[in-house]
Amino acid sequence: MQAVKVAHLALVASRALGSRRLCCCELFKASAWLRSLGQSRFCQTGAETAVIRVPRYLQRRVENVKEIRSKSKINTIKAGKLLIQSKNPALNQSAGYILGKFEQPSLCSKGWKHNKSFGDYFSINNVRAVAPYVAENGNEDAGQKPLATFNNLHICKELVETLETLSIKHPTTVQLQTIPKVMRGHNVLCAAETGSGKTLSYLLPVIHRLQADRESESYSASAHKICTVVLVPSRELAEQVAAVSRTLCVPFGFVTRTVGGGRGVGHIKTVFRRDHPDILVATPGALVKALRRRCLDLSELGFFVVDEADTMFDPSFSDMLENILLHVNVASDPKETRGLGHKAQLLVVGATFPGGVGDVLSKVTDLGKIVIIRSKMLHFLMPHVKQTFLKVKGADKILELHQALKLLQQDRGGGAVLVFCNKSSTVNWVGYSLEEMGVKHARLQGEMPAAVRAGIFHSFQKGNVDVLICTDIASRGLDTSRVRLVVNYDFPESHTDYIHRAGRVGRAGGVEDGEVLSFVTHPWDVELVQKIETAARRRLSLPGMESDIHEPKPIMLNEME
Ligand SMILES: Nc1ncnc2c1ncn2[C@@H]1O[C@H](COP(=O)(O)OP(=O)(O)OP(=O)(O)O)[C@@H](O)[C@H]1O
Repeated sequence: MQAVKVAHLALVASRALGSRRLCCCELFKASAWLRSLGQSRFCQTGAETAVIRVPRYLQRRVENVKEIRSKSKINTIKAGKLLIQSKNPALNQSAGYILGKFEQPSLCSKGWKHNKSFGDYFSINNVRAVAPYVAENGNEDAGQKPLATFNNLHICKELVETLETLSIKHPTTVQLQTIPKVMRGHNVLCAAETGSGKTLSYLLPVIHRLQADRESESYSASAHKICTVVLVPSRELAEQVAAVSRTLCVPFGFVTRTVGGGRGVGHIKTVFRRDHPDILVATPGALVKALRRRCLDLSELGFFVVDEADTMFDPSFSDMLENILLHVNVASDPKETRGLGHKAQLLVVGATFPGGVGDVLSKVTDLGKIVIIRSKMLHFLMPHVKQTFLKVKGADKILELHQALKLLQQDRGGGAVLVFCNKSSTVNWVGYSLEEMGVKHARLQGEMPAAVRAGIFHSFQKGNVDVLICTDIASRGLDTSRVRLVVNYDFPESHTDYIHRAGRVGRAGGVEDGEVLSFVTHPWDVELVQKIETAARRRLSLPGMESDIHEPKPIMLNEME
């Protein structure tokens, strides 16, 4: 085709030159033809040349699209609620706007590595009023099928009554999915978002089974053995899970005890000197010590639960976990969990899953037979919690924090606040600064003795103090239903930490208008923020976490719809 164009041009030129009369007429013809080159398409059929003209209006449209794309000026704002609200309104994105697969989002945080960006901010607004794990149950008022109740899950009536006294009437989606599977004797790996009620997902079927076994012969056969071990990463979490378990066990008289680090071997021996508890909530270090001293026998266990899987399978804990698992006869099939000589059911729960889970589990059970329950919103940003990011100089963070606390008090009627720092020394420094500003608070960090820590968190949960400055030690599993604001004073070092910290608000049965405020200071913070903003704009899960659960790949028997 190009050859035809060149030939035609050459003909016009040679005609003009051949006649040696370079008249205006010929030149005009040639230049007009050249102009028309951009507007026409040529086809050669046989000896003739067919010219297909592109209509002007189409050309204009193509040029407009090219211009808009080159300037990245995609109009992401539609009528209705905003998903992304920025200091620069041109970068806002409506909740109703869906980015095309090949559209590059214009990020508010794009220039945040530059010093000029200090003072810039954007928010990822809450686009849902309630958490997905609650709303998916259905809505009676809207004429949908009635909400499921705990009676539908066939757990014993004493448990349902206890839950009712706690105002817990309808199971969350993770409870709806997990409880029946556990009751059928499966090994279960449950991955669901923070605050979705995973503790009850395993405690309810465990206690139901203890009660059922008591009525049968199998209970008397193993009356002096521990029936269930729940393994958690910290002593605070052990106390929290044990408190829930004790409440649920009241009607049955089952005994729950904790054994945690920081109290020495003497304490461990005392825990097991009397009758063994029915449910033991333990930290890995303490349990390893107890096993070494032969204080307990896990060979006839009914359930072995690993809570906060991402921490427990972390290299810092996984050796201890493997060691403990070697003392447990883990079932590979539901049939092995019943009758005399039964084996233990394995339940692994968490809000994020690291690689390597399968490596450890494959040593003790048949991975292919583990039921995986994975919530649809796993590793997504919570759609019911507003999350604000503020680019701020390190030196100004303390003033911004003070301002945020003041605003919460004045504009939103107050509430509990968690302030996360990356180091124990920062926790102390922020504490001293807030003290000078007259803000009452408590501090929680890993360098404190475990017993002191447990007391501080308990007092925060009870409402004795409203501001808790802490490290990530408070980000895993702790139930903070009264928290209204999470402040990332230091930006978390990974997406996993961000998910767990932000997950301290917006919890089932907790305060509904929880918010997260993150201070962004360093260039490495900006990289994480850009990934979070991109995930929010594209409505995707946070990057780098998608495949964690599949290594090595067990058969997916069940997936939450
Ligand atoms: N069905 C329910 N209805 C209302 N509230 C519930 C329900 N189930 C659990 N809760 C409450 O939700 C809160 C969070 O539960 P839980 O601590 O078990 O969450 P989680 O999924 O383990 O969170 P995390 O991943 O942070 O450990 C608790 O206060 C609990 O009492």
